[in-house]
Amino acid sequence: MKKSAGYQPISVPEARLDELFEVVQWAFVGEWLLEDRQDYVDALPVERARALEVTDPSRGEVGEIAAVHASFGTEMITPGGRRVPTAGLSWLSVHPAHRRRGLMTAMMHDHFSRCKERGEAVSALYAMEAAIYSRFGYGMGAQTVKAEIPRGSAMWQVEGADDLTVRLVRADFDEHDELVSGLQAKLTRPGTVLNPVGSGRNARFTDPIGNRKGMEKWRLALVEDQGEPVAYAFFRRRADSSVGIHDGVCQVREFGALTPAASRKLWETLTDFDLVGTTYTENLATDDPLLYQLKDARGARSKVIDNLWVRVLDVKKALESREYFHDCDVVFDLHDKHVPENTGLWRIVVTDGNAVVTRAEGAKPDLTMGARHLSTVYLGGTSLEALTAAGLVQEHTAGQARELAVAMMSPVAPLANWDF
Ligand SMILES: CC(=O)SCCNC(=O)CCNC(=O)[C@H](O)C(C)(C)COP(=O)(O)OP(=O)(O)OC[C@H]1O[C@@H](n2cnc3c(N)ncnc32)[C@H](O)[C@@H]1OP(=O)(O)O
Repeated sequence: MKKSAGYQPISVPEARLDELFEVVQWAFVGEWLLEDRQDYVDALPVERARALEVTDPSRGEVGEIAAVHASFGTEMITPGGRRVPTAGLSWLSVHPAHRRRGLMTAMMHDHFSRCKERGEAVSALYAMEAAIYSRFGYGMGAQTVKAEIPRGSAMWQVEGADDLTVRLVRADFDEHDELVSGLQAKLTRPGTVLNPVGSGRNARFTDPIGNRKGMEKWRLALVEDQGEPVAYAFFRRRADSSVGIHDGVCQVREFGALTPAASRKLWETLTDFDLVGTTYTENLATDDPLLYQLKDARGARSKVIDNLWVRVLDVKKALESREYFHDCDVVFDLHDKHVPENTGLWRIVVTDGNAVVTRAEGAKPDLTMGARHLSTVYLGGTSLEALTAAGLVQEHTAGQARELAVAMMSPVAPLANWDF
């Protein structure tokens, strides 16, 4: 008998959203406030909410929802500023009474096959626990710097920054969605997961009281160049004091800047609020301009953790939807347990930045790798040669791991600036 027998996949109708929310609260260990319900509805891509329902009484009450997930239908920026149709997987929850019965595995397969039907070549997610997703072919596609920046940290001058102006406003979906989405859509950093269309679109504006922990409601810093928006950041502050010294904090969530001067102006503002001693953020790329604009980067106490987990679902479409930075001709043997149609020999020929990817049955492979390794290097933040040096990718033709590594490495570090 299949491990996950006794459950059936369903789409969750709006009338059953509270059952979905109940499972999420059980799984994520939290009790939501009643007045926050609308925020959670607004943050959910309702038409893509899926669940597993009990069908066998030995598993639980027949008809009850045991596990849920949802995904945002969107596009992700790839190296070279191109785009690939992507599903942003989220809300993945298994009720603790039903865990370790293969329900997540069943939902992953449900997610993958529906993505393929919709033409989404890549799935991406933020992991609550980093050890879970490699087994399903996800690789750590981007890393982020978490930093705590002391108030008034000195920064290098950047030409034009002093000519820019800043507006500080309360974040409001109706008023600012178009402006923020428009700015985000102009970002070219690989890994940027664009704001989705449809329900869930206002997820970045939701602000449950239960999550505030004494912080303000979300505010927006908007940097403008003669009235034209050139940078944005969601932020909120909390006043605090110890031994009579004011040491409040400022949290910066999603942000984006179109120019070096806009970045300089944005961070100068965010790190100099009265009564705020520290500004912290989790969404800095490992090469974010701020890290070079600060005169003392070490002073921004930081650590690097995983940001976006990426899963290539359609090898040809995904690989042909990005730019490359070196010509090469490489055959690789791919193993993919969870999307078996990807398994086999592939040839990638890169000319002038563009790849042509074809099946190569019968050819002699230069490299052998798993789906998670291809997914790890997809956004260009990790070198294929590093995975070869680690013994994870096997090289059969000397030098071919380097050829493909140089072609795939992105000159700009990947990052998803929006935590979905
Ligand atoms: C993208 C997002 O939404 S991130 C949020 C993910 N959700 C959470 O963290 C909420 C709390 N946790 C849960 O809801 C569940 O425990 C889940 C979703 C993590 C796992 O669900 P389950 O139905 O128990 O997983 P399932 O039985 O399919 O296990 C699949 C495999 O993953 C492993 N696994 C499951 N959970 C974990 C974990 N927390 N850490 C490491 N391995 C894990 C299992 O051991 C199993 O391994 P195997 O294939 O080698 O046998």
